[in-house]
Amino acid sequence: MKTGIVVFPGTNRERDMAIALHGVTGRKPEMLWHRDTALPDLDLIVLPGGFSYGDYLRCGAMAAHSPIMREVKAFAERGGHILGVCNGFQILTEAGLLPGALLRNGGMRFLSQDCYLRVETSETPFTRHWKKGDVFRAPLAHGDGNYACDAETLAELEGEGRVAFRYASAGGVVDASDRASNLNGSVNAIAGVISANNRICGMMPHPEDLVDPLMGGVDGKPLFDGLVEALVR
Ligand SMILES: NC(=O)CC[C@H](N)C(=O)O
Repeated sequence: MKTGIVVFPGTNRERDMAIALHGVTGRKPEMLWHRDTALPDLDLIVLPGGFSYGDYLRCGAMAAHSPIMREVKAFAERGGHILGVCNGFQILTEAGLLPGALLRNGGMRFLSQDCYLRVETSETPFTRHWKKGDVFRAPLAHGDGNYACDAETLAELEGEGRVAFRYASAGGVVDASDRASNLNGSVNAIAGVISANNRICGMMPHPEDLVDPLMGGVDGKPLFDGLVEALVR
């Protein structure tokens, strides 16, 4: 499986992502620079976390208009698979590749802590190694992770099973009004969503940071194992 990771000025999680992808695929990901105007042959593009362009204007707003994103959009139009984590999720919404927006966290503070996610569907290449209802731990580190969208979009996402992950308690209880579990105040406690064609996933927490016992756990590994199973040619 050939993977590529997009690096913008201010991206800071590309190495964590590269370690995770190298570990599951056995081959080094290609690092793609924001100014690149062509893509190599790839099965998966990852937009990693960080502070692209210093979060100027809005998180992800400038990155969404960088040269590489024209290629990423063309890749998406060809049916390519894309994963956006944290700033990557913000960039995907700013680029119009996923619906909704990531607003300032409900409590107005930058959050850096573990959270628990409940898997809402196993019918995607990103979640197929989990069962619906599984709960896993993931680190989270962001200032703007409060997922929001209009009522029509929300009904569509919920109705089409396109909510991938929700913030939950360690025991798996989802309560959007409970700030102890829905840390950033996201609508319906949404932590990750999937595109209509099931090939683009954006999520705020970082599964790439729990893929080896040496990291303190392997809770995030099923996401990468599922992608390998789905995408290996
Ligand atoms: N870890 C990240 O990708 C952070 C994303 C963004 N800079 C924010 O603070 O919301």
